[in-house]
Amino acid sequence: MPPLSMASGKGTKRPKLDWRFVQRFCSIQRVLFPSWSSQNVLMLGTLVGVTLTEQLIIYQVGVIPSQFYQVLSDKDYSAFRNLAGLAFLLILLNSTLKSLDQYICSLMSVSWRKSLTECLHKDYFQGRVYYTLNVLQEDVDNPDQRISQDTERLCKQMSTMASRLIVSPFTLLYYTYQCFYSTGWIGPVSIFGYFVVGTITNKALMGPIVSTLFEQEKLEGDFRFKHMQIRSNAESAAFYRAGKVELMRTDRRLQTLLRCQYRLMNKELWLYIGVNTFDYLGGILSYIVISIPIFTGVYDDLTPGELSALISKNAFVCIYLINCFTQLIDLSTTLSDVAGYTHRTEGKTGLVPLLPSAVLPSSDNVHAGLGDSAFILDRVSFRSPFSEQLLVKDLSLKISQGSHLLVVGNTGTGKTSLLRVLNRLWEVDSGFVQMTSCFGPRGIIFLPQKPYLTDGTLREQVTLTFDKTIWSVDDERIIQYLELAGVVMPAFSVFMYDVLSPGEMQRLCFARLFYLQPKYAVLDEATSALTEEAEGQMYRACKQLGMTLVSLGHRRSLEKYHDILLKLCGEGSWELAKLKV
Ligand SMILES: Nc1ncnc2c1ncn2[C@@H]1O[C@H](COP(=O)(O)OP(=O)(O)OP(=O)(O)O)[C@@H](O)[C@H]1O
Repeated sequence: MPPLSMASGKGTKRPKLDWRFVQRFCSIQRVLFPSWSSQNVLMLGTLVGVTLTEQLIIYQVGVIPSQFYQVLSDKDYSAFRNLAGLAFLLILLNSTLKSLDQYICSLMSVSWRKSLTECLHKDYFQGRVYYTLNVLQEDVDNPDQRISQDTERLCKQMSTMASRLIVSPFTLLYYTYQCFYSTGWIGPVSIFGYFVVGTITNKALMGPIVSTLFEQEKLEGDFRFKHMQIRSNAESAAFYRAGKVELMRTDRRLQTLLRCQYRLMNKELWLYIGVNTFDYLGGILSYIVISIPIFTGVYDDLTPGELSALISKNAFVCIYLINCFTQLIDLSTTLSDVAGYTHRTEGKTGLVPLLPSAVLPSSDNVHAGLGDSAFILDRVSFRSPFSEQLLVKDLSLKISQGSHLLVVGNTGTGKTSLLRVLNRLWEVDSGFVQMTSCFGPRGIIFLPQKPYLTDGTLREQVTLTFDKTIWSVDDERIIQYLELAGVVMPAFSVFMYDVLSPGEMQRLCFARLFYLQPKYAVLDEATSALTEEAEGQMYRACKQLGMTLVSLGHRRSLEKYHDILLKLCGEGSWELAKLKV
């Protein structure tokens, strides 16, 4: 399955119906239809069968009025009765098939969404892509919206298009032949000409819509993000009585979004005028077309009844042929939406550069087993991604088992950034970083500055696993370490983690650390919300469990738990010193 990527906003400022769209659309199709025997292909096959049968019935239903003209003008009562019965049956069959067609389209849309979203999830959660996209890569806006909403809309629109696209070639050929049969070449030629003019006009009107739709989706995401930000910072905002200022900011985003929507509607107005004019003109075109052979005397030998039947049948054939073209033109509106969403959700192996480098296979496990050290840094220099100034220059260091390291330094000197470099979240400018132990239990575990709590039960928080067999075996251990970390919480239920105090969150993270028992624990101000006494308990417990500590912090009280002090002095300089025990 080819990996999907989310198109960069920078690279596609003005998404268009161009070659790139075709490439991206094809990549998506490869994800939706990975093999001939896949479920999606089978569904599409069923849809083809149903829609083609439906077309056969539609033709039968369509010519019934002309047969009514015939039997009524002949005043043939028994033929009329039979015809009425047949019409009823055909209509019933037709509506059943039409509903089945819609039903399969909806099923397909959900199944496509499943395939696409799962594929995007696979890429998004691979390595540290979610970090790179959300934190480092500014040009891919709102990845959450692209995965959750745009993908859903794309699948819905594509499934709407699918059945129309499938039947179009067949119906076009068949009704062109029928039209030619009753009107000669003039019928199909004028209808084709009509279609060509319609297509050119619509393409011209549609171009600007795609880019505006893309922009509107981005602004929708920005607007929703603002509300999400308020939701997650509601308490801090309330402490500042920030309602007024947030109102202005949120309203400003709303106004930008609405302005874009108005612009989109203005552009769409012209497209709708084009589409509707095309629809209604088509209605009378059939009579103009049949009028030519009638006035030139081709059908002079027909009785009035036969002529009415012929006009009625021809009207149906021409109107249906026009309808096929009209549907193709209507598809243009859907296609412009699909193009907008495709550019936001596109997939192609060749576009991997749009993905951050973290997509590449993770090298977390390299050198696992060297055992007595966690990291080796050799003349490492790094800076923050959006700055030219080096945070640390030529740092050489080995973090070995049993030798506890404390990293200190002023605000913004790059302490956390050093951990980002160790964790491979950031690339180094020069030098080498080797992670010589594996990641996870029995290896290295990081406790970030902002406690990481996910959704799920307390058991899941501590074990960080979905493996139920571990839980039943380990409940006692979990409780033991929760107690050791001083966590007082209700039993293993789903819990509202965002109502925990910062100190409680930090304790919970320590309980997790005790449970996982890595050889190395990297703690980024992990006790900042605890008292010095509680801090002491945590550090002593870590050491009793055999962990080697790498800590970041401002408190002097931390020094007594460490052997080496690394001080970051700013502007790239650093000092390394031994701490007295
Ligand atoms: N995701 C990011 N993108 C760009 N710059 C960043 C990012 N994260 C941090 N920085 C910048 O890198 C510099 C170092 O940040 P860092 O978080 O390492 O500081 P710190 O020494 O840990 O500070 P503190 O003591 O406040 O935790 C800061 O100037 C910060 O603005």
